[in-house]
Amino acid sequence: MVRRLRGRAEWRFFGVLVRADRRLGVAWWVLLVVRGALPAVFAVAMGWLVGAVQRGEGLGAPLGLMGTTFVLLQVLTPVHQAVSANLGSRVSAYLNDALAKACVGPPGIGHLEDPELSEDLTVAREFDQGQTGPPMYLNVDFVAGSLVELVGGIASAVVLFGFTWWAPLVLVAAWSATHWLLRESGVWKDRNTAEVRAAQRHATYAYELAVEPDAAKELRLFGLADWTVRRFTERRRRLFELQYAATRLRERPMVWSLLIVVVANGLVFWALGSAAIDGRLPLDRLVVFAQVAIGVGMIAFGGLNWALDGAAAPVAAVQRLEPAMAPAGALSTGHRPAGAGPVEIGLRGLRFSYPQADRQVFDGLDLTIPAGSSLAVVGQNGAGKTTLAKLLCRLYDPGSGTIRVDGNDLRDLDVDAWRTRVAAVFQDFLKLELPLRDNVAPAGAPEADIRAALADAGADDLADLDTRLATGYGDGTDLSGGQWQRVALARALCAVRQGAGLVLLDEPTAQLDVRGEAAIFDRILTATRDVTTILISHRFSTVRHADRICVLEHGRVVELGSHDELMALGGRYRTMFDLQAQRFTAEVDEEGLSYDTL
Ligand SMILES: Nc1ncnc2c1ncn2[C@@H]1O[C@H](COP(=O)(O)OP(=O)(O)OP(=O)(O)O)[C@@H](O)[C@H]1O
Repeated sequence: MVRRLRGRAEWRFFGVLVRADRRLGVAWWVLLVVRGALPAVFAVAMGWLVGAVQRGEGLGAPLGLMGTTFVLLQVLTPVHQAVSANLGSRVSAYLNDALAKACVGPPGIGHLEDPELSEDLTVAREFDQGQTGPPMYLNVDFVAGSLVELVGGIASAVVLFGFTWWAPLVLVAAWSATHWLLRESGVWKDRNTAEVRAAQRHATYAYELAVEPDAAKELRLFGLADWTVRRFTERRRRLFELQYAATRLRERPMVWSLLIVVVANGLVFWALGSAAIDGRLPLDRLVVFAQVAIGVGMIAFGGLNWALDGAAAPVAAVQRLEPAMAPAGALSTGHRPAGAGPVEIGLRGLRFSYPQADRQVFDGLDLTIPAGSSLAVVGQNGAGKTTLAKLLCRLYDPGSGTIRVDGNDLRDLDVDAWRTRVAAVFQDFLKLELPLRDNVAPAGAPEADIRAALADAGADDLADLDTRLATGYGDGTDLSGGQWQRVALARALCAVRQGAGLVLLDEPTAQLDVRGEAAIFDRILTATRDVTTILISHRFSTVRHADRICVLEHGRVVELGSHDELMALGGRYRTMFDLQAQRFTAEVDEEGLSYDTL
């Protein structure tokens, strides 16, 4: 029973309140209990005053108590609201910190792609954006307000015991039934079903398409403005329909609730009235009991369940994710040092499919990459080129087969140490809203290395090292796609200067102009001369410069050799090369200089 209670989302929510901020958490509870008790105290003070008037006693003490209670009732409400808002923000921060740690903690990335975790991940990421319910700072206030009412109702019931034992029981049962009936009707739950969440997500997505700058160009170009607005309003209408349907579920339980409440109150007030008429209940006590009998009604309806569900859902989601993400993103950890210098790579019988995917990306891949050499990997879209780079970074482990680096199984090496030996430029490289210096060397590097890496990437005149690469900061600036790519290249080249022995370049020049590409690629080759380089590219002008080229198809290497060897072979590489060659010829720029684009 206790275990079941502790497993409930509501219980977890209350546990997090004090953990998020002990002082605010304690203050929140104290204020809650005091505020809850005040209406009952006020009723007792009123009865005391009436009695004092009847008996001709001094009125100072009862009036003082009434005044104090009244003032406290007025003052404590805004104080409690302020405490709730602050505490709610701390709870948000606590959950955000926990989620951030759970996300970045595992050495792998499988936990971020696991479909079984995606629903919790969505709730945990979005709970404070106000799309699926009020943000946490408001929710904590709603919960506070509802709990104050609940405590107020219970305090009134306790006082009502002074009249007769059954009256508070009947009233508490009747008013509690309103919660039970409404909860059973599923109103709160039905407002938050997977279908409602999906409708919410679609509506939000369409809305973001309309208002975010990213999509602005193509929306206009393809004449999609009206389509987006229509889509948004349709999805939102569907969302409202679902929510309205959920609200209508309330109708019948509401009638039942009213019936129960009317009967229970009728009974208690009939008992109070007849006791007063019979002279068994003097006026001062009647005043108190009549007030508290009304006060018990504070238990009713309210938004407690709704507010609690909203506030507790992200807490429960984060607490489920914390233990689930670690194993989903886990990688067995080795303890061998990762060595130094250029890396030799040997792939033997490599098989790999993504978690929850049926398709094998690699199906017995064999490949050796000598230390200090450069290898270009080509193949059709989806052939597995980026996946190979991710496996070499050890973001996933192969299903079977081995990846050997310098003769050691990659799994036997210390993961963090290995990653310091790898530098990579991925297609979706990181753009940090930080100064250029931090974008090139996030973990820090001597200024001379940063400048040299920027020069190698053809980005030495982009901006001052301390210029923030983001707009909206006053001191910031944004870069073009190609300029950003140069920064990402500089980051990898800087890592080489810091000792990385393997460089993975996944379409590193895709966004560069032809002239820039030709010039930069020579410099990249020089800068990576002493390390092992794997270049993934569809641009054969770049690929041909590698020592060897491998063609990936159906999860295996189907051709391997130098540009000349593969051209002479007349196979896949030759076909792809010739196809591209038909579209490009040697370009001559305005200064008469010729650039070899193939
Ligand atoms: N995170 C993922 N989860 C499931 N499947 C994935 C994931 N990433 C890639 N895939 C699948 O794995 C296969 C190989 O993808 P990969 O990105 O390695 O191809 P690629 O050769 O780099 O393609 P491209 O030339 O388009 O960049 C594809 O079929 C892709 O759909």
